[in-house]
Amino acid sequence: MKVLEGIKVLDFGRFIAGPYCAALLADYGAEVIRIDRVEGGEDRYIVPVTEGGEGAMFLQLNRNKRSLTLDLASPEGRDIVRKLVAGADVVVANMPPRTLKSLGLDYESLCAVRPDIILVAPNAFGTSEAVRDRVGFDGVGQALSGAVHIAGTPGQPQKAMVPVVDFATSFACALGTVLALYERKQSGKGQEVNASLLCTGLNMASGALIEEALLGLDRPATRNRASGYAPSDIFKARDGWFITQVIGPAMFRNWTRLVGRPELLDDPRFADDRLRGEHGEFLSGVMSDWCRDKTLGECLALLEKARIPAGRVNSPRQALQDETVQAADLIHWMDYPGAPRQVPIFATPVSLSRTPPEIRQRAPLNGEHTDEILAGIGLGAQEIAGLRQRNIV
Ligand SMILES: CC(C)(COP(=O)(O)OP(=O)(O)OC[C@H]1O[C@@H](n2cnc3c(N)ncnc32)[C@H](O)[C@@H]1OP(=O)(O)O)[C@@H](O)C(=O)NCCC(=O)NCCSC(=O)C(=O)O
Repeated sequence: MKVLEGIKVLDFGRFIAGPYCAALLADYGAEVIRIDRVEGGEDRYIVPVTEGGEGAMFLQLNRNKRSLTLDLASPEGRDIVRKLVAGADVVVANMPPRTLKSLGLDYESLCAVRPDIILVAPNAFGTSEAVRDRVGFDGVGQALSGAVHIAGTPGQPQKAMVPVVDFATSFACALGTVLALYERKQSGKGQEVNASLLCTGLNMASGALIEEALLGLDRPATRNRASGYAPSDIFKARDGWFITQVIGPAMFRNWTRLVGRPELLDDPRFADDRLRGEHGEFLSGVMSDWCRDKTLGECLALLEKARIPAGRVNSPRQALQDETVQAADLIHWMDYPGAPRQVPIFATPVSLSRTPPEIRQRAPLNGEHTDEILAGIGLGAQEIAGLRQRNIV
C-alpha cells in the first residue's frame, strides 16, 4: 500500500515547479493525470532526446503520470475539466492567478465543483497583489535573491545551470500538498497551497542576506570560494577537479594536519570561520599547492581519511559512471519509445522505509491516455472521436 494511494491529482503544471511536485506525489502512489495541450505543452519539447521530441527533463519530471490532451480554452474542454475536478483531490497549476482565472482553475471556480479541493499554485513572486501576476523562471528566483551575484566573479554574475530554485519550490509544494491533505482529514475542508520561486530563492540565499542585514556585509562575488569559512573552493589535482569544504574548528584542525601546515592553527588570521573566510584566498592557495602534484584519487582518499567532505567535479558522463553514484543505487533505467537508449530516471529524493516510493511508469506520450481517462468520466467512443476531430482533445 502506497501512502497516497487513492489520492487523485490533476497536473496542469508546466516546466518544472508544478510537474515535479506532481511527480513526487505520484511516486508515493497518487493517481496523477497530466493535462497536456493538444499540440503538446511547450515543456514537453525542451532539449529533445527522443524521436518524438520529448525533452530530457520532461522524462524525469513526468514519470508515473498519465496524459490527457485538452484544449482548456474551449467550452467543451472546460466541461471536461469540471468533470475531472469533481472526482479529484488535488489540482497542481503553476500559473499566475490571472491565468488560473482565465482557464477556470482559480480556487473559487474549483471549489464550486469540488468544495474540498486542494489547489497547489506556486507562482513567481508570491500572492501579494503588486507581484502575483508577473511571470518568472528559476533563474529569476536565483538572481533576485542575491545568489547569482555571490556565485559570480566581480563584473561577471553566474547562475547555477541546474534549476535549484524550481526543484526546491517543488519540494515545498509537495510538502504543502501533503499537509493540506492531512489537515483535510480533520476539517473536511480543502485550501490553497502557495509557494513562490522568489520565496524559495530568499530562503536559499538567507545566509548572505542575514549577514548583510545585521553586519552590513554586502558579500562580493567570490565564485566557487565561500566567504564565510575556508578553505572551501574547487581545486585542481593533476588529473581533474574536486570540491572540498572545510567548516568549523575540528575540520580546520584536521585540514592543517593533512596539508602539513600545523602552524596555521595558531595563526590569528585563521582563528575562526569568519576570519578564515576573509583570508580564503590564502587558504585556497595552500590547498592548491597541496593537490597540484597529486592525482584526484590520492586527494580524495586523503580527504576522506581526514573526514573532510570532498567530491570529484564530474561531467555528466562521469557522473553516470561515478563509483559513488553507482554504489548509491539511485538510478532507475527505463525504456521510452523513440529513445536511442534506456533513460536514467533518478530516485525520489525522500524515501520511507515501510511505504517506499516507486518509479513504476515512464513519462506518458502526448495524450497517450486520453481515451481511457475520458471513458472513465463517462464519455463514449463516438463522443471522444468527435472531440478529437474538433481538436479539443
Ligand atoms: C511558467 C510561466 C512563466 C509561463 O508563462 P506564460 O507562457 O506567459 O504562460 P501563462 O501561464 O500566462 O499562459 C499562457 C497562455 O496559455 C494558456 N494556456 C495554458 N495552458 C493551456 C491549455 N492546455 N489549453 C489552452 N490554453 C492554455 C493560458 O490561458 C494563457 O492564455 P492567456 O491568458 O490568453 O495569455 C508562468 O506561468 C509563470 O510564471 N508561472 C509561475 C512560476 C513558475 O512556475 N514558473 C516556471 C517554473 S519552472 C522553470 O523555471 C524552468 O523550467 O526553468
